[in-house]
Amino acid sequence: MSDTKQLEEIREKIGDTDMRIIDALADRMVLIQDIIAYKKATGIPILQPEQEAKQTKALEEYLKDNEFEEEILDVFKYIMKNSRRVQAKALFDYNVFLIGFMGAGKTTIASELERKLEMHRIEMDEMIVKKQGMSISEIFDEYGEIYFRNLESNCLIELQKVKQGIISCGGGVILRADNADHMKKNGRIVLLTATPETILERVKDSDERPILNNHMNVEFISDLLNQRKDKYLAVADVVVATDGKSTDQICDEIIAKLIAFDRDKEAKEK
Ligand SMILES: Nc1ncnc2c1ncn2[C@@H]1O[C@H](COP(=O)(O)OP(=O)(O)OP(=O)(O)O)[C@@H](O)[C@H]1O
Ligand SMILES: O=C(O)C1=C[C@@H](O)[C@@H](O)[C@H](O)C1
Ligand SMILES: [Mg+2]
Repeated sequence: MSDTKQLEEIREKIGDTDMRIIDALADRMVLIQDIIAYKKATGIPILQPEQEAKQTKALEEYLKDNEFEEEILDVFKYIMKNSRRVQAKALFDYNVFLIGFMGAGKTTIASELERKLEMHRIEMDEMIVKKQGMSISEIFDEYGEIYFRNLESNCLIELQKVKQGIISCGGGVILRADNADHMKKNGRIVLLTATPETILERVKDSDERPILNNHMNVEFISDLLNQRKDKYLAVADVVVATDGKSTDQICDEIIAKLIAFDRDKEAKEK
């Protein structure tokens, strides 16, 4: 057999193996959909990190004498990562907008949800900073708050194009009623709350929040929170209190509450 013919044959076999891998992966994806449906119907938590750890252990055991153990386990990391993405796709066929007062934890929780759900994260404030080439404080100082609020509204209109994103909103997005309409078009709104004391504790060492600069005290935060409270609650689909909770607990609560919200919505629409 000529050298090129032999090479062609090996390549063909690799091609066949790839097809088998694709078939196996497609089967695996279908099973994951079955699991999601089962968990949704029974209310079992959708993401179970302990189950991923158990699976990895079983794989390590199975591969322990395989000379490609490390490489194969590496491939499985991507398989599991993509399983999480499939789960998120099946669960959240929309954008998740995190709203709440400064320091409520929107950025922190968006990052954690990004990791847990493999959805992509967008920071509204960052989007504005990048577009303007100026910090939020500089925009406020140079052009004033109304100008910033216009940028914020335009940003939300632009975000309607995004699919299945975790969007960490600016703390003041609820100040304009139109903004909620933009968010609700293809999204759910999750309100994160915290007491003024918790907020002060979380933001007191930062000077990146122009509205709080020179007002770092519970009274000011409490007053502003009271002025905004009803607006936050009016637009929220789901509310999660964050005081004394870990980011993990908060994310699990958000996921469970969104699923319950969607279930109720579906039942009402029937
Ligand atoms: N559940 C939590 N427990 C303890 N600390 C937290 C929690 N959530 C957030 N933090 C801390 O509080 C601070 C503010 O959080 P973060 O920046 O996420 O708030 P934010 O809502 O995005 O604020 P902003 O509206 O100003 O962007 C950070 O230092 C963060 O580490
Ligand atoms: O609550 C607010 O009004 C703000 C919150 C931040 O996220 C920034 O969007 C800006 O500092 C204004
Ligand atoms: Mg933030």
